[in-house]
Amino acid sequence: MTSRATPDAAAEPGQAPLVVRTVRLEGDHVDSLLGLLPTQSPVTWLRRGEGLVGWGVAAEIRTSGPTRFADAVKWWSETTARSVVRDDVAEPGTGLVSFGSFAFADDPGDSVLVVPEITIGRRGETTWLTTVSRAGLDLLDHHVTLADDPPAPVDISFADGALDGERWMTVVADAVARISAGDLEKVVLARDLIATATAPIDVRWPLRRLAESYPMCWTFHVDGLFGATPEMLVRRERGLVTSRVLAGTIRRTGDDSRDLALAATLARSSKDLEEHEYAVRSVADALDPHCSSMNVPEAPFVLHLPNVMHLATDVAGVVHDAGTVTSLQLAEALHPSAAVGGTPTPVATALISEIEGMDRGRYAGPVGWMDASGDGEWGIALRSASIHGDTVRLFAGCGIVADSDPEAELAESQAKFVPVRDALGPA
Ligand SMILES: C=C(O[C@H]1C=CC=C(C(=O)O)[C@@H]1O)C(=O)O
Repeated sequence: MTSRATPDAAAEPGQAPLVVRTVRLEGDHVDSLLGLLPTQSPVTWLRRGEGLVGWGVAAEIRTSGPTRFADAVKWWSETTARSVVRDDVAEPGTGLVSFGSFAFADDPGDSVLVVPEITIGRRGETTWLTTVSRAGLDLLDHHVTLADDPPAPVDISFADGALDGERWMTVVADAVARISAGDLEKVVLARDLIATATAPIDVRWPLRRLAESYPMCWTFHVDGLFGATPEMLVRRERGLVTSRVLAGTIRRTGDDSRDLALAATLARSSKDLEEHEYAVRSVADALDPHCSSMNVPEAPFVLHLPNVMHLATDVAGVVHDAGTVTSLQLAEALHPSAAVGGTPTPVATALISEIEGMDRGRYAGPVGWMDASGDGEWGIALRSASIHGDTVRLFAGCGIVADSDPEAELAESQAKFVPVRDALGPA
């Protein structure tokens, strides 16, 4: 296995430093951050209209292999140390900010951290603009204008990815047999679906639809990976760390009273509670060395999404090492949680690469942003897809435990494809 880091030339010694300027924007003419996004290398991290959008590439690093996180962290520390910043807003997410998307597995592990030329953020009543250029180049008089509306994808058709449904169910049955034999407690198995259009797809179309239909999720796009994830791997802000753990799922029926009854069943289901407990334990154990105190609720709540309901737990803690450990390092420590890997983690990840039959790429890896202080938000790239020209590869996975039923897991995976699938369709 190789580990490479290929920084852009501009981050190397001797190159001009990044010149960063954050100014407050009067928010009245900025209705929707997504409406500002042009086609040129767009990045997105939004929830309920707040968050960050950006475009253009001022600097980036591509990393791979088992050191993909460490190489990106080192580059970020060097890049921030060499930058010249004037920040009139001084909130988390202002000043120099990078967006990242990291591979699920070590091999090949292709990952990216990118600093946009323009970033626009919103938090509560505050809206800001950050410009990043090399010394000598001037973006500081950038004016915010509405972008053109993206076109809808043309003639989308869907096909099986690496495995068809029947074959995937045999893989699930194999995993259940291994769990019953005592090899492991839980493994998360994923599958993919390929969508093809007759013309290149503008990612801004599905982004708008996802943000509209899944406002309770984090709608993201970094370097071709997009989606709307309900799961926050780690958020760190001014010494406080939080993580939203999801595991245990039930599909919605569209009938509200029936869904309420199903939510009650989910909250009592021993299969789902057990699966959930594994995931919460893996997050709490990974955060523990970084926290001076932690709050781990005893029982989960039910998170209602338009397509599925999940058992959810919000873990919170006070970190004691914010000066030396960034949010991206916390994300590395938490990855892969039992919600996307399994328990025990090494056995589960080995089983995934043995039987899943595909490379997950950056699906189920950390995706998000980080500022110069190391504060940031890293979600798990679920309900996501990778886009290349006219082709989109959708991903969905399911936690498998001893009494999982392959047919029910297949149906659950189909429900998890729905957000991106619908977002590619007509308005
Ligand atoms: C792996 C996925 O979901 C995880 C997150 C929440 C609930 C899950 C479950 O109940 O199986 C999965 O562990 C996915 O959506 O691709």
